[in-house]
Amino acid sequence: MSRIKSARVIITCPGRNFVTLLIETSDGVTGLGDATLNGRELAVASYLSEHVVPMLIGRDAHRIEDVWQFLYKGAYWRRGPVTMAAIAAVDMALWDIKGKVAGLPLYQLLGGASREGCMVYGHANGRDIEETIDNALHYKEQGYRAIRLQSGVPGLAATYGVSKDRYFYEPADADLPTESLWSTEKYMRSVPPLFQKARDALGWDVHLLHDVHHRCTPIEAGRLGKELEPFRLFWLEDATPAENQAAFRVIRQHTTTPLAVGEVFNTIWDAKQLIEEQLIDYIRMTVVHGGGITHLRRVASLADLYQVRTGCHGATDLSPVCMAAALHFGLSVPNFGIQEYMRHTDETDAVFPHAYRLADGMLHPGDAPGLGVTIDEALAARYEYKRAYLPVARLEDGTVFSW
Ligand SMILES: O=C(O)C(=O)C[C@H](O)[C@H](O)CO
Ligand SMILES: [Mg+2]
Repeated sequence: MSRIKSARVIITCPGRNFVTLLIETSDGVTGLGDATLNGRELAVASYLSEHVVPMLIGRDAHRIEDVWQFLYKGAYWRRGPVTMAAIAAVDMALWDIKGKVAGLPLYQLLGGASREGCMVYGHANGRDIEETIDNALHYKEQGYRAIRLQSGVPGLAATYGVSKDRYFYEPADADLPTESLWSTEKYMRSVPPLFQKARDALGWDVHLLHDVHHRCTPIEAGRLGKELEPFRLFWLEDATPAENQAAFRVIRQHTTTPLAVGEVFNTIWDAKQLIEEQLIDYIRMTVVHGGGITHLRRVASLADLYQVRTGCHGATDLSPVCMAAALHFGLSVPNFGIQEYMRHTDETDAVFPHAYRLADGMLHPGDAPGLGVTIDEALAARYEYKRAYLPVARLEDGTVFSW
């Protein structure tokens, strides 16, 4: 029997923090799991090191479901981003090990490939509409079939989701949270012109997406979705905060623009009503924050019953380990929709060499056994943890607001 001999947490910061769990079995097989939770990394690292790792030692490494149930139900305190990111990391590492022992890429263990590759969307952004569209044209020239557009809002000094860099975007920007002002009115005036000009410049053979980052009320989101209908968006993301899943009924009553939500969800319960009432079209949960491969498969299976497709989160604060796991999952799952792909920096890719490759607007996980990703521990050790927080939004009158 292949028992868990050791498990350790590796924290590295090649430009941004990543938390990785490395499990080794009695047969010397290792597996990796991403445990990164942007802005709360040490909470997950501690949850793993202090509370989970001691329980793993000696367990059968192949009993993935049993370990998952033990960690979820055995904790008593269920759900939440810290708990589920820790469980996800264990789950990813055990699936990685199982693939390596079988000599198969993970997607083969999940039922094999259901498609040739995973269509991705890139992030085009800019300080104004012209710069954003110029960036989008660049992505189209590179063969991207789908592009997310985020543009600065006239009258606002900074807009979350709009990078200062053409390619790379790092939302955690300071040792203590920066505060940025928000105006929904100014924002809503700026979005329809962005997509009008985008369609004029990019045409109709590329999918366009947009992320609201929870900054509209349901009725505002309904109006925005309706105003964007002529531009046929692939999706409007995080239109309103989703703790109240029923709020999406209001949006649905007013618009046919497809809706995506879920990157901040961590269990199926966060999405159950949204899926069962078909209040959304895409579920954004991904492997690291959604409880691992084992749990995300359950979410995808429920979603499939209601014609809801996957659209896994794939920002740069999810490590290449999570990206690899999401691609194995996405290649196999029947109701795949799209995979977000914010390219990691060369620094990060050097710490996490991986098999996944981009071609023709699609990512493929590759055919290396397991996840097909490794960690260069010596290089990782050279990048010390550096505390960094996501910003906090306030309205112009000072009220703390959603984002
Ligand atoms: O990638 C997206 O859609 C995002 O919304 C990025 C998130 O804000 C980011 O991952 C938070 O850490
Ligand atoms: Mg988002």
